[in-house]
Amino acid sequence: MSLEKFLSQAVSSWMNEDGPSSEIVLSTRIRLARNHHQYAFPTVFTKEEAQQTAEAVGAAVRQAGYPLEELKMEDLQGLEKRVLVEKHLISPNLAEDSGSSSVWLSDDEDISLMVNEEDHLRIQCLFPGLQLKEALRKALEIDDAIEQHFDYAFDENFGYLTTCPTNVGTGLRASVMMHLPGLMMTHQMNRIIPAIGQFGLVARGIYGEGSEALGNIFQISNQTTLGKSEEDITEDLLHVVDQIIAQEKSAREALVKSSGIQLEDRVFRSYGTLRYSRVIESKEAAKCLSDVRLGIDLGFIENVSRSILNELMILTQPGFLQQYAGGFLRPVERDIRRASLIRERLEMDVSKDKGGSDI
Ligand SMILES: Nc1ncnc2c1ncn2[C@@H]1O[C@H](COP(=O)(O)OP(=O)(O)OP(=O)(O)O)[C@@H](O)[C@H]1O
Repeated sequence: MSLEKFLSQAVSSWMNEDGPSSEIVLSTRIRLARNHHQYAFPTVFTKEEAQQTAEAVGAAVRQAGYPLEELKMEDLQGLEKRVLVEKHLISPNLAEDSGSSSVWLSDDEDISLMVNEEDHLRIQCLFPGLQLKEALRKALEIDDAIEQHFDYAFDENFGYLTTCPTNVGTGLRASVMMHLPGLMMTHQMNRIIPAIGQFGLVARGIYGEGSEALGNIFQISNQTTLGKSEEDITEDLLHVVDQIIAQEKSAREALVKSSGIQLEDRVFRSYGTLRYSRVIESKEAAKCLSDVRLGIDLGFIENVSRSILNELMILTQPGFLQQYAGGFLRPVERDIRRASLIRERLEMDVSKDKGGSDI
């Protein structure tokens, strides 16, 4: 398969479109956790109950009238599931389940509904850039449409009931994925991460809870779901995100002022590594991609598309590399494949610009 064809199938629109504030905010995610009031919760339900729940969710989704396609976990190969995890469309937990779990996806993959994960239903909306209000509006619209046909477990005092007590109330997790190289290089994240905790927010790595902040990418999300409305939770998050954006911008300006040539050198060394290396591990690739993306934002590099970071952080994960290669790859083979995929992808931009190749 050609790289162009592979990319057109692999890259979802929320990954490569420019949204508001996209020089720092890569994407926005809203997820709502919901359960049916009659069925036992996923941690304790029987196989039969799981099956009934999946059918009830399926019927409600169809009646809600959204053009979503269902992918049942039991019908997918391990590699296909891994790719869905790498694309942030399902969780690793859902991928492990081969019972009656499934995911309903929209064509451009901005909507994904997970069935029988930790809760009966998890509604997720992904948008490019900083679009908390828009993503919340979309998720609540889907939620209302499904609720017409699926009786949610809801308590007058507590709100929506969920498997994990930390989700009770709104069942909402609002999150923005931010690229923060300036704050990392100026060692300010060590101060910011504990500070945002005071506002009931948390910073996680690129693959959510427990993952590392590879490529200077952080997900900032709410921890508290109880005692505030959905609108207030997203408003509070937005307020903190706006401040982080302002701090990242001033960190970048300060770096350019104090060590412009060193920064430019770092960016171009990383660009050289990505453009010419033959073997590259994911950590090094993430670091170099972050530098190159910063170089694009600062105007040092002009012939590479801004979405390179979002796209390649996902497409150079093990599942995608193996899908592109068409079979199992050992770690060292993946490092070789990763290097060649990055070279080819950069080459696409350069030859568009110059009409020639030098790799
Ligand atoms: N803004 C975002 N853009 C793209 N993907 C995101 C964003 N925020 C979170 N994700 C992805 O969503 C997935 C789940 O993240 P996370 O573990 O934070 O969420 P969660 O729904 O709260 O899960 P749980 O409640 O089980 O902890 C991860 O793959 C994460 O990378």
